[in-house]
Amino acid sequence: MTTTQPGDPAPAGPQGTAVRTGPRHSAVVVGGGLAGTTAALALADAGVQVTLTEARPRLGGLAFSFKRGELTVDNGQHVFLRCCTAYQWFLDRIAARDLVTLQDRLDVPVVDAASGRLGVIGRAALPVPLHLAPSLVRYPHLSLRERASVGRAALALRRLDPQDPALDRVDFGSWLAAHGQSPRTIEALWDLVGVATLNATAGHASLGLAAKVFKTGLLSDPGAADIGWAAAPLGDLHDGRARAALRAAGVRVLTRARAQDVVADAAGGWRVRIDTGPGRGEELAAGTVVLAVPQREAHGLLPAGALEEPEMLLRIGTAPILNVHVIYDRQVLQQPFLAALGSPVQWVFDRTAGAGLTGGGQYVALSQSAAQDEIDLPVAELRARYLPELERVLPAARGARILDFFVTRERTATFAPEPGVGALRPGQATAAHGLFLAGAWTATGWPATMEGAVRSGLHASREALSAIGLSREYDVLEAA
Ligand SMILES: Cc1cc2nc3c(=O)[nH]c(=O)nc-3n(C[C@H](O)[C@H](O)[C@H](O)COP(=O)(O)OP(=O)(O)OC[C@H]3O[C@@H](n4cnc5c(N)ncnc54)[C@H](O)[C@@H]3O)c2cc1C
Repeated sequence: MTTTQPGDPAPAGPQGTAVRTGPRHSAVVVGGGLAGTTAALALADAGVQVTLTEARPRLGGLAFSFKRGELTVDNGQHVFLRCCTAYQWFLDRIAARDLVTLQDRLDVPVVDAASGRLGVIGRAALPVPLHLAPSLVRYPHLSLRERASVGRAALALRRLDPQDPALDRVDFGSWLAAHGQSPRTIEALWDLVGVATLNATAGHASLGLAAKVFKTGLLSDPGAADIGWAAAPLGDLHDGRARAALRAAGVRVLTRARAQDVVADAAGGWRVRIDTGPGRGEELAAGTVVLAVPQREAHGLLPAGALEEPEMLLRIGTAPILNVHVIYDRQVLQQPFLAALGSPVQWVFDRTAGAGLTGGGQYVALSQSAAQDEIDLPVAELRARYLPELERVLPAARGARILDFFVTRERTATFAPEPGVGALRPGQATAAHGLFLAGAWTATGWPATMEGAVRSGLHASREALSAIGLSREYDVLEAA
C-alpha cells in the first residue's frame, strides 16, 4: 500500500508539463461515470489537483460500449433533449459535439402495430404551447375528444411546480386520470414519452418528476424536446473523449481502482483507500472527496455522521432497462428511430453506422424501459417474442434474414422514480466538511438521466469549491 499526498511528484500533463506546481487544494473523485467525470473536470478547471478513481477498466459508468466482433455496441440506447443544457455543456467540455446528432426540429414517428398507421409527434414554428398543437391535431392514434383532453391536461400540467414536495407524493397516473386522460391517451402519448424518460409507467412515477420532464421538455421552449443521440459508440464520448479532456486538465485518472473506504485524517482532510488489484492498493489523501458512485455504494463508503439518515439511500429503489439488438441482412427501418404502440416494442433505433456495421445489413436496437417483467427472461424467449413483433412494427423485416440477435440487460439502469423518491434523494453537500455526493440519484430535480448526472457533478463541485473559498457558477445549471 502506498500513500499519495497532495504534494507528491506530479504525473506529466499535456506536452510533458508538470501538472502539480506546488501545494494547492486537492480532491479525490470516486466513480468515473458522467457525474464523477463532470465533478473532476469542474474541480480541475478551478485549479484543484484532482485524482479520479474508477472501479471498472473504463469511464462512462452506466453509458458505455463494448466490442462484439466487428461491432461496437452500446450497453443501452441513450438519447438527450435540447433542454439538457448540462449534458451539452459536458459534450462541449470533452470536445465531443461532433460525435452526436441533434434534430433541427422535434420529429418522432409513432407507428401503431395493429393498424400499421404512422403518426408523428413534432413541433411547428409557434410559441409554446401552440408549437405542439398542429402535431396533436393531426395525431392519428387518438380520437378528437382524446386529443382535446390532452391539450387541457397539458395546460394543467404547465401550472404545476415540479419542486413542490406534495407532487412527489402523488403518482402521475392518478393525476392523469383525474385530468380526464383515458387509458389509450396514457398509452399513446403520456407513457410513450414518460416511460422512456422516467423509466416507469405513469402509475409508478412521481408526479413531481413527470411534471419536470413534461414541463421542461414539452412546455418550456419550442425546441426543448428536439432529440439528440450519439452518432458514435457511447464509449468514444464518455470514455475516449472524456479521458482526453481529463488528461488535458491535469486530472490523474485511475481505472480498475475501487475505493474501499473513506476516513477522516488528523489534518482535517480525507484518506481514500483504493484497491488496485490482487494484493495491491493505494491510499489517496485529499482535502475534498466527491463520492460519485451509485447510492448503495455511496452508503457503504460514507463516513458516520455525513448524512443524518444514511439508510434513506438504501430506500431509493432501482429500475431496469433491457436492450434487444438485432442485425438484419437488409434495411428494415427507414428513420433514425421509431416509437411503437400496441406492441411490446417501445422504441427502435438504427445503430448501423454508429456501431460500425458495414456490408448492407442493418443493426437495430430496441430500448425497453421499465422492463421489470422481462429483464431476466432467457434470450431464446426474448427472441421468440421480439422478432415477430418487429415484423409487425417494421413490415420490411418480414422475410429479412437475422444475422445476429443478442440482448443487454441493465438491472439497475436508473433509480426508481416512484412517488416519495424525492424525499429520499440527498443534496450534494454533506454534514462532513469536505465530503460531497454526486450521481444521477442525488437531488437534482431531474429523473435518472445523463443530464441529472452532469448536473449533480456540477452541483457537487460548486459546493466543494465554495467550501474552499473558490466560488464558481455554471449558467447551464440555471437553464431548464
Ligand atoms: C440501458 C440504459 C439506458 C439509459 N438511457 C438513457 C437515456 O436515453 N437518456 C439519459 O439521459 N439517460 C439514460 N440512462 C441513464 C444514464 O445512463 C445514467 O443516469 C447516468 O449515466 C448515471 O451517471 P452517474 O455518473 O450518476 O452514475 P454511474 O454511471 O452509475 O457511475 C458511477 C460509477 O462509479 C463506479 N463505482 C462504483 N463503486 C465504486 C467504487 N467503490 N470505487 C470506484 N468507482 C466505483 C462505477 O463503476 C461507475 O462507473 C440510461 C441508463 C441505462 C443503463
